[in-house]
Amino acid sequence: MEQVQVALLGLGTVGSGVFKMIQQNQDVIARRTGRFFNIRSILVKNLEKKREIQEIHHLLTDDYNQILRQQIHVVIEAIGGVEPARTYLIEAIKKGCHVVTANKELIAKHGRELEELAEQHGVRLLYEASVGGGIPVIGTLEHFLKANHVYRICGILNGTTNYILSQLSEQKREYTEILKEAQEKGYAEADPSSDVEGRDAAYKLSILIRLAFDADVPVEQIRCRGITDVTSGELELADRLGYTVKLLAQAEQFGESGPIACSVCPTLIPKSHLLSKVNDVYNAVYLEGDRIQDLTLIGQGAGENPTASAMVEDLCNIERWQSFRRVKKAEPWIVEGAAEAGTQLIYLRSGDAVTESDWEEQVKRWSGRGMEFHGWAFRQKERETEIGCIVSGWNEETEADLITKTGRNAQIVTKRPVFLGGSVKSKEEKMARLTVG
Ligand SMILES: NC(=O)C1=CN([C@@H]2O[C@H](COP(=O)(O)OP(=O)(O)OC[C@H]3O[C@@H](n4cnc5c(N)ncnc54)[C@H](OP(=O)(O)O)[C@@H]3O)[C@@H](O)[C@H]2O)C=CC1
Ligand SMILES: N[C@@H](CC=O)C(=O)O
Repeated sequence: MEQVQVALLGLGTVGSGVFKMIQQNQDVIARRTGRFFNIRSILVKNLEKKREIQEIHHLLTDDYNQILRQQIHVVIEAIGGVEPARTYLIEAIKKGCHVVTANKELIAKHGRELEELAEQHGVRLLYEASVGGGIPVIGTLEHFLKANHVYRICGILNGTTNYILSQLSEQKREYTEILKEAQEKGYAEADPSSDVEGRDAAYKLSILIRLAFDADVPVEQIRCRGITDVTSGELELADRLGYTVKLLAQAEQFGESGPIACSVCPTLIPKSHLLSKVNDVYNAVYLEGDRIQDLTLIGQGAGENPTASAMVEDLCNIERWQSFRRVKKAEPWIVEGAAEAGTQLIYLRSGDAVTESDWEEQVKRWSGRGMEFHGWAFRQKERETEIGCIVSGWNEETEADLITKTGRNAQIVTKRPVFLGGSVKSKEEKMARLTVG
């Protein structure tokens, strides 16, 4: 049996999961790959930290040079962040090691550089765990959609925020308490602002854009909004209107090498759509391609086991055939809610007790100005009124009028795009949708 020497960088949620899976699933791995993966060393930051896994202290080190002096075939990186992870992986590649990583920030920002270096040194760089936790979406794009023109990606790409939004709407609990729970379950990033402010999902979207469209959209150019301003009041109104709010990452390319509309933002999804039923730590990726038509992958998007599963599967698949892509730099087309920006939820609050009949009168007048109202719902608290309405063709003139006519201290709290789902068939129709609103 071939012995493969492995170094593991990081022994947190993901690193521990990888260590346990390699130990506990050794039989099935050996039977199916003909290889025995031997973890020679584990890099950690704090050697004094109490570890959940027993009897590994002889493997731990806080000195990366010590690892580089060993005969290592594969480096598995589960540290996170750009530095020192980037430097460590560059050194490993230059030494001729294959690399497996879960680090989306690193791959989103430096994936091209690392991939080119790996190619020069004849080694593989694999990063299945960087998007969608246990969902094999990178493998699917790399190996099973090579001959398709994939032109649309929609996804729930962050487990922490999906957990928070699901719990907020179902359990009516406090945001901070739910976030703490997500951290305890090992879903959140070391800095959870990356999850709740949408950056983590933007890193993942930029990785998928590169694989699906052969285009490099700098992650800082992806329009990105998080969930920090989503309230249970808004979720309740959306629910009454027949929608669920999800942090949705969307990208759509208009023609080969054409412009790419992309964004990450809280989005209303009709309750009848499959994506609205993806709850808690589950993630989903919906892809549209010219031949596959549409494909949805669903699975656990964060946590020890699903993430470790993706990394160990990469480890077992290092020899698998490679894809070649010529990635072109691309300027994103900045659109909130990507191609669906035309229909929105307008969530507003008034200091007065607004009646539904007053509101209906106003709606009749506003409807004559090129806007279409698809529905509205009210929440009344003493003299305060919260209104959620679904509108197409929203314009600034109406916005000013709406604020003055909706009572004392009326203000628009948020505007959210509505996901219409399904494929838009003609390019003209797509363009029209993009320019609305
Ligand atoms: N958690 C999840 O569900 C998922 C995470 N990921 C990604 O996996 C990676 C790891 O995440 P996770 O396991 O949750 O993170 P943790 O914070 O739980 O673990 C990080 C580990 O890296 C070690 N570490 C941190 N900095 C250094 C350093 N400078 N030198 C050496 N070791 C260091 C820490 O050491 P020590 O133990 O001594 O503190 C710890 O063992 C990240 O890139 C994350 O984005 C990807 C998919 C899912
Ligand atoms: N923090 C991330 C972990 C997986 O990528 C998430 O919540 O999705």
